[in-house]
Amino acid sequence: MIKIGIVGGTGYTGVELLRLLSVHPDVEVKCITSRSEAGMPVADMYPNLRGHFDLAFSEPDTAVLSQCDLVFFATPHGVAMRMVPELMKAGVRVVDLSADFRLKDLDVWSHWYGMPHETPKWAEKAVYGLPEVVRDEIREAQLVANPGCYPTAVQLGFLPLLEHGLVDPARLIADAKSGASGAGRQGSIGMLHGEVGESFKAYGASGHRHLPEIRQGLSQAAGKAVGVTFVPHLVPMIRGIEATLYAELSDPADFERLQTLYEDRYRNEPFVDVMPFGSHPETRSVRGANQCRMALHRQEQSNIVIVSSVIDNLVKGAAGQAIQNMNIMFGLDETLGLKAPALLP
Ligand SMILES: NC(=O)C1=CN([C@@H]2O[C@H](COP(=O)(O)OP(=O)(O)OC[C@H]3O[C@@H](n4cnc5c(N)ncnc54)[C@H](OP(=O)(O)O)[C@@H]3O)[C@@H](O)[C@H]2O)C=CC1
Ligand SMILES: CC(=O)N[C@@H](CCC(=O)OP(=O)(O)O)C(=O)O
Repeated sequence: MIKIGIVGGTGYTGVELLRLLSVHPDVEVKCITSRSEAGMPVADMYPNLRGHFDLAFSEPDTAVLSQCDLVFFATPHGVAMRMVPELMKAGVRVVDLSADFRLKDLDVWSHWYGMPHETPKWAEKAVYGLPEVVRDEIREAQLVANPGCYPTAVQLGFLPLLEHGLVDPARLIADAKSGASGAGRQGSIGMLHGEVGESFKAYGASGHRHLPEIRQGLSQAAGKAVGVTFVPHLVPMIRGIEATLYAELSDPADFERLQTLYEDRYRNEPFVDVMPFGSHPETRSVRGANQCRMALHRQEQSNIVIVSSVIDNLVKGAAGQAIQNMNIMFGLDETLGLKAPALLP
């Protein structure tokens, strides 16, 4: 059994890790931290976990976490960065769901996260864990930076086009919408039901911290710097991201082979589903599932390829992908604990 620690067990991604790990056959969760709820039995706070976890939340303590084989950080930015060095020294493997180790350019990181990076050595060594791109590196990694939610939906949707050099990489557009759980469980007025319900707005249009992460991943795929316009939106739902992606095909004749190209690219990927050409994937078709579902479109008399890509921000966009990474790191079947389909209706 793999001994697991979770730092930040009371947050939305933390409790999603617990839900998914509760049916994973090869893990034993040893330690779940929360500073505000230390001492409270996990199942008292989250009754859906009654009968699954006989543990109470505890204060984060690196000495205790060092006894685990793998620690997930489901904490705000800046927390993992400070605790990881001690865990690395103890030989513990880490999957960090926050953005602490996602960006390689630490000036860019500091600009977006508003603090200096305290562990540049580990930022350099960390593997950016998008399994569909770097599976082999993840297998060997001690520290995996789990990708952000929007960046997962956007990168998976654009990758085949960029890897094959079929589109103008300077003019990519990602128009993305997220449910409110993307903002976490920390209260804020803007996230009240009365504010989010019956409304729909763009935010971060002049710049969002996921933009440099998307740029980094897509530039790697394209082999050159890409230009991407990314605008997130908040929609009145709880879970889910839909990203509508636009790119201009250099040769319109390539439309003929796009569907096959996408199907071939993701044929062996257990968690990416390319739907028939012209389909409209819905966020509810991935709700609770570790799945990215996408479809391609062409509008009449246009060279623009449109990709619609959906994920559950808390699963393929966070906890599910983190467990997928853990499975890869420990040489397990990548789909262990992650096979359940989405919840409908
Ligand atoms: N929500 C989403 O859809 C996604 C979130 N992420 C990222 O995952 C991380 C967690 O997100 P989410 O679950 O939404 O966040 P929440 O705000 O819901 O939860 C944060 C958790 O971290 C703990 N925590 C807060 N500050 C500290 C600290 N200084 N030291 C130790 N523990 C701390 C909190 O418990 P306590 O304060 O009691 O210790 C709580 O359990 C974030 O970095 C987020 O950006 C990534 C992808 C998607
Ligand atoms: C709706 C909403 O507020 N979404 C969040 C998504 C960011 C997130 O979840 O954080 P990561 O960078 O760790 O992926 C936001 O826009 O900030």
